[in-house]
Formats: sequence, structure tokens, C-alpha cells
Amino acid sequence: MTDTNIHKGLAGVMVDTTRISKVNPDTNSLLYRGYPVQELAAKCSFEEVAYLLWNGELPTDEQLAEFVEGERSQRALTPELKAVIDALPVTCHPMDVCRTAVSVLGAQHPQADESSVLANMQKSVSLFAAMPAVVAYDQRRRRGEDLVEPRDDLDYSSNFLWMTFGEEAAPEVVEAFNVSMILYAEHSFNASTFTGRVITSTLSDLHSAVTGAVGALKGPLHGGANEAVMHTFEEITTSAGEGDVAEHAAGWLDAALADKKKIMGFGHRVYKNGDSRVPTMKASLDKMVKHYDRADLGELYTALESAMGERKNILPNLDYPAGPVYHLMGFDTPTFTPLFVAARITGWTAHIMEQLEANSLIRPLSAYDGPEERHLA
Ligand SMILES: CC(=O)SCCNC(=O)CCNC(=O)[C@H](O)C(C)(C)COP(=O)(O)OP(=O)(O)OC[C@H]1O[C@@H](n2cnc3c(N)ncnc32)[C@H](O)[C@@H]1OP(=O)(O)O
Ligand SMILES: O=C([O-])CC(=O)C(=O)O
Repeated sequence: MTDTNIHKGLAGVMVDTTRISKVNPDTNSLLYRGYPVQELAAKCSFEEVAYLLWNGELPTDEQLAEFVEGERSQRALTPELKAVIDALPVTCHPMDVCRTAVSVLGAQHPQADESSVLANMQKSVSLFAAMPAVVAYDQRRRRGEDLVEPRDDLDYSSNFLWMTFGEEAAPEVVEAFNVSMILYAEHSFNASTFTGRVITSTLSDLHSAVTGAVGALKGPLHGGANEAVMHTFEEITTSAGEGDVAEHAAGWLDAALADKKKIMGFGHRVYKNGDSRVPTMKASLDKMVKHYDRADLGELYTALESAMGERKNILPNLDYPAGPVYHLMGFDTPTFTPLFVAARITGWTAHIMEQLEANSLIRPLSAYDGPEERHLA
């Protein structure tokens, strides 16, 4: 029998079980494999969290050493992938470069169509290792700068910043970057992860599923919002006339809401009383504001957040503090969502492997409301 209850956007629909993360809007908490994300962000490297997401347990010292060695050995761009990136116009969005890069890495992979647990784990680690070079090089080439080769004496976050900027980042910057990667790593059945699971459910390969997930993340209602937040800040700053920052932010917001615009970086499908990750990311933003001596950006952040709270009672999501953090670090605004990709590769691939453990083709129903049956004359 056809279920005529329509669940637009699948809102509130429980689609499957997962052991990877628990998003609890009642307690505003997020657990990765049982651990609160705040504890992981305070005490772990992103490499340890990636291992946890894939394997279900944090690594021992020996397991971590082996994992890190594998990751560091696969950091460099292959000449073929570099040539493909160079062939893409610098006018295309960096997310198009990420999507293409994942596809190329899949096509190059010796076990492209092999979906055993071992092959998928190897592919996941390779993608995790390779994405920073893609993101870093793409930003550099758009600035007319040369490729910076990876260094295997640096951890994931330090090396990412090294490859992007060609200099070693300050420890507090590395720390804030590491925290952002951990917070962005995983979030249950969000739109991009679900896309990856849908593709996997057809028994397609891991790179195809990740390619689709990158496409889903690009949209401004999902990962693209971190970039959009920075555009909002720029608009408020450039349109500022008389008055203080609170008035500018409120004036901009009133006009945007009057135009029925969605305010990027605010609201969430699951959290209605605040995103569990925001306080941790905001603490990193405060540190970066101090480090770069940019109190003005901190004030703008607070002004828009307060104005949105007063008018709509809608709270920020993770993209709201993450955008200005990446801006202060020196990333170009269109590079922000690719940074999210680099982090979410971990969650996506963990879900792809989980989907395959107990697969069922994902194929919901639709209620037809087109013309009644009719016939050609
Ligand atoms: C890491 C992430 O991906 S987090 C999400 C990042 N995305 C964004 O920041 C984009 C901006 N936010 C939004 O568009 C939404 O809040 C979403 C898409 C994230 C969640 O949307 P939904 O769960 O579908 O909520 P929905 O869109 O139905 O919103 C409910 C009400 O709040 C309003 N609302 C929700 N978010 C916003 C917002 N950011 N700006 C203005 N109004 C908003 C809606 O207009 C709607 O109002 P109405 O009932 O008067 O029509
Ligand atoms: O869970 C969601 O819908 C979006 C989100 O916050 C994420 O993917 O991190």
C-alpha cells in the first residue's frame, strides 16, 4: 500500500541506524563513537579522530604511528592529478576542483571497483591524505603561486597550513585548524553523508559516493554556508554608513529578512536550540581574533548573532564561527567549503563502509500528483 504521508525533505524521518555519531538536539550534544566531540577537540589530533571514526576505537600508540606513516606517504599530488587541476579554469569554484579531484583519484585507483572492507579502508586513508594537497594547491594556483610540496615531518594540520601558505603556522593557529577539522568531521545523516549512502546503496564504488557527497556539500544550505557567512560580513562592512557595528549589522539583517533571504550560518535541521559544536568553534574564533588582533571581526560576529537572536530567535550553526576563523588564517573565501570537504572525507567514508555492512538499496516512494491517466489520440 502507498504511504500517503509526505515527509518533505525527509524531515523527522529515521532512515537507518548508525554507530558512528550521535547528534542529540535535546542535550545539544554530539558524540563520535561515544566520545563527546568537545573532548576529542580538546585532547586529540585530527588523525586520531579519523582513526576513531573509521575503526570505532581510538588508536594505540603503535596503531597511530602506523596510520600516520601511511597518511604522510600519500600526501603529494600525483603529476596526473596536478595536470587535471591545472587544466581547470581558475574561474570555476574550488568545490568543482575538489569534486573533480575525487573523481580522478577514483579513476587512478588500482582497486577502483573493489569494495572489500580492506580496499575501502585503504581508499579512505588515501583520500584523507590527498585532499589537503588538492585544496592547498588550488588556492595557490589561483593566486599565481607555485605548488608547495608536503612535509612528512609535520602533522596533518601543520602540513595543510604549510602547503597552503608556504610557511609554518603558529602553534595556536595549528590548534584552531585542528579543532575545526575535528568539529567538521562527522554529523550523522546530514545531506552530503546521506547522498554518499544513497550512492553506496546501489553498490557503486567509494569514490563515486564521495564525489556525489562533495556535490551535496557545495550548496549554501549545507557546507557552502561557511563561505556565504564571509560574504555576509563583507556586505555588512562595505555597506556600513553612519553608526556603530551593531547598527550596521541590524540594518543589513532587517533588509535581508525583508527580502525573505535565508541568513547563512544560522539555523539547523536538527538542532533547534543551538549547534553543539558552536561554543568550541567560537572559542577558537576568540583565540584567532586575539592572535591576529582583529577585534573588529569579533564585534561584527557578535552584532549579527545578537540581531538574529532578537529578530528570529535563530542560533548560529558551525559554519558561522568557522567562516571567520578560516578568513583570519588567510584562506580565500571560496576555499572554506573545500576545507569542510577535507574534514568530512572521514565521516563520509565511515558511513559508506557502514552502509555496505548491512546494505539495502535506498529507494523511497513518491506520491504521484500529475495528470490522470490519458491516451494518445
Ligand atoms: C554544517 C551545516 O551544513 S549547518 C547548515 C548550514 N546552512 C545554513 O547556514 C543555511 C541557512 N540556514 C537554513 O537555510 C536553514 O536553517 C536550514 C536549511 C539549515 C535548516 O532548515 P529547515 O530545517 O528546513 O528549517 P526551515 O527552513 O523550515 O526553517 C524554519 C523557519 O525558520 C526560518 N529560518 C531557518 N533558518 C533561517 C535562516 N538561516 N535565516 C532566516 N530564516 C531562517 C525559515 O524561514 C522558517 O520560517 P517560517 O516557518 O516562517 O517559514
Ligand atoms: O547535520 C546537518 O544537517 C548539517 C550539519 O550540521 C553537518 O553536516 O555538519
